[in-house]
Amino acid sequence: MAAAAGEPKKIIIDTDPGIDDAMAIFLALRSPEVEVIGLTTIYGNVYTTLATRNALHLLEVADRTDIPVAEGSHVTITKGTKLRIADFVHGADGLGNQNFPPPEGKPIDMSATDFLVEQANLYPGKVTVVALGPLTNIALAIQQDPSFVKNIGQIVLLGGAFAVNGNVNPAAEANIFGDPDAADIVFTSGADVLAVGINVTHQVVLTDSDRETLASSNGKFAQYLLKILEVYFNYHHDAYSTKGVYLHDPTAMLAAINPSLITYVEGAVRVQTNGITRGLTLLYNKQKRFAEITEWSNQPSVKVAVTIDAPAVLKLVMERLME
Ligand SMILES: O=c1[nH]cnc2c1ncn2[C@@H]1O[C@H](CO)[C@@H](O)[C@H]1O
Repeated sequence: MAAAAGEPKKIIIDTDPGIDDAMAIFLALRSPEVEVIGLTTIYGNVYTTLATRNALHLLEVADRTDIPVAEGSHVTITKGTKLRIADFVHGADGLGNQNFPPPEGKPIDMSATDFLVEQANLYPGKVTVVALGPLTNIALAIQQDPSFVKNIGQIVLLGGAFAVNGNVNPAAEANIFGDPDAADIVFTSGADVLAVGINVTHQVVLTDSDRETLASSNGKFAQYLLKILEVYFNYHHDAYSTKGVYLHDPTAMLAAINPSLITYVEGAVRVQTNGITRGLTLLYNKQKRFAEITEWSNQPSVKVAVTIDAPAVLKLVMERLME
């Protein structure tokens, strides 16, 4: 059942903060269309312990310590401990090497997975998970509770590189590469999944001059983000030839907040879990009936974003973060 007009959509942000995660979290807190009912943490841009600390810190910056933080998995779904951490993108502290003081708050006494399952059961069909990191916590929730896929409203995930090169290597995008087995579980679960991949997020660039505009705002979030964005800009200047930074997480967040910003196709997505293309996401668009049974046959369809209204996304990012 659709939420009544005016009733904000409940969202849980599964996050590995992360500079663009911080932007996405602040954006959500400034968006009247959604109500953030919790943050769950995961490794990716930082290790999970630091993700939890950063999540608590960001909520303190935002004066929103009423929002619970539930700590997520420290290992992949196959219990892997060799994690790929993108500290070279976000700084050793995940937040632009600012050495912020430790948060005063603590995570709740419940795992991310238990929290996801609990909230999905509490508000069947009403909760959207916006997953901004590797998908371990979500896959664990799917495994733990068979009714999770029907009770969760939608899973909007930042992940995948659909028919474009990845950002970890030519095959794989960072969040899917972080736990390909978990990603494959999520994509084939039958849940209502919308994947926002870097084929889309690479179209949304916050330029050097946008950063100067941000600097002209006295807004609390704009001033905070300016500090942490330095490291993210430096990384992009080195790694890419774009004059600015990719707004991965904010784009996925806005796709969850306002679906009319994107268009998508539907089909079955499988994830390569080993070999040189580990982390590759491959969409079968169901246009052809193959003679043989394939690994994509009889798999449920998910939504994969294909276009984005990048100017509208940038406008919303700037307006809401400069308030
Ligand atoms: O070059 C990169 N390598 C690894 N992770 C990256 C890179 N660029 C961005 N991200 C991080 O991974 C997610 C998008 O794939 C984003 O959360 C972003 O912060």
